[in-house]
Amino acid sequence: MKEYNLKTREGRWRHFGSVDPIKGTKPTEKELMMDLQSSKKDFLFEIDHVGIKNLTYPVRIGDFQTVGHFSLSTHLAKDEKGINMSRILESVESHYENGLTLDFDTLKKVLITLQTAMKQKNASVEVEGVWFFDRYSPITNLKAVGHADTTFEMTVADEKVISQSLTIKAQVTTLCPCSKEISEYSAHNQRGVVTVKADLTEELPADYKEQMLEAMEINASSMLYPILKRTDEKSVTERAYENPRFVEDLLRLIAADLVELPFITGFEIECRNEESIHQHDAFARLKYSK
Ligand SMILES: Nc1nc2c(ncn2[C@@H]2O[C@H](COP(=O)(O)OP(=O)(O)OP(=O)(O)O)[C@@H](O)[C@H]2O)c(=O)[nH]1
Repeated sequence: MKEYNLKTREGRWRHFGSVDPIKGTKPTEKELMMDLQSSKKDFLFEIDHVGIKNLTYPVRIGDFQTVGHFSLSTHLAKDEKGINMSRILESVESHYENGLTLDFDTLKKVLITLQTAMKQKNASVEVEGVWFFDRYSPITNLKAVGHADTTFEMTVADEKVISQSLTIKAQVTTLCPCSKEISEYSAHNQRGVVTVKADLTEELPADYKEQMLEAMEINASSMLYPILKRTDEKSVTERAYENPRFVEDLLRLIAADLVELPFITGFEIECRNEESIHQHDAFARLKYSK
C-alpha cells in the first residue's frame, strides 16, 4: 500500500482515497457546452410555473432585518425544454443591497428583471418572512419587539402586476362568551391564531400592513404584548372579560373591518383557537370577494 505524507493536506486526501481527475472528452468552455435547457422542439405542454423554492435570502421588513424564504417561477413555452435557472438568482441579486426590501415595489422590480431575463410571458414570487415591529405595553407604554408571520405573493406579466396579495398570521387572546355567561366567576380563554390572506390593489397606503394587522388584533378579546407590568396585566385581563369572543365572532368582526379597507379587493380569513379546556382547537374560516 502506497504511503502518503500525512503532514500535508494533499497527502491526507490521497491517504483517504482522493485521485486525479480524468482527462475528459467533453468541453470545459461555456461556448462549446451543449445548452440543453434552451433546446427547441415540441415538448407537449406549456408549464404554468417552473422555478425554485426554499431560497433563503436576507430581507428587510420595515426597520428590521429578517429572513425571507422565496419561491420564484416563470411560465415556460411549449417549444422550450427548460428555463435558465441561474438567471433567477441573478435577478434577485441584481436588486440586493445589503438585503432585499420586502415590499411590493421591490418584488415588482425583481419580477420584471426575471421575466425579461427568461423571455417568458409571466413571472411569480412568494416570500415568507417574519415581520418584527415595536409593540408598547397598554398602560406603562414599555417598548418591546412583537412579530407576525407574513407571505407576500405577486405575479407580473409584460411588466404589469396581475395580482398581489399579503397573508398575515398573528396571535391574539379570546375569552369564551359562553364560559363567562354560565360560570359564577371567571371564564376560560385561549390563544387565537388569526390568518388573513388579502388580495390587494396595486396602489397601497404606506401603512397597509399595520391596517390589516390592526383589524386582526383589535377585534379580539385582547392583543398580545411582550412586556406586561402589573397595571398592564390588569388592563388586558379586564379588557378580555369586557370583550368575550367566540371564534365565529372574531372572524366576522375582522371581516367587517377588512371590508372597509379600500386597498383590499377580497380576502380569506381563518381564526383558530387553541382551546384551553380541550385538547383540540376550534376554527372558523370565510372567503369574501368585494
Ligand atoms: N432548467 C432546469 N435547470 C436545472 C434544473 N436543475 C438544475 N438545473 C441547473 O441550472 C444550471 C444553470 O443553468 P442555466 O441558467 O441555463 O446556465 P447557463 O445556460 O450557463 O446560463 P445563461 O448564460 O444565463 O443561459 C444548469 O447547470 C442546470 O442543470 C432543472 O430541473 N431544470
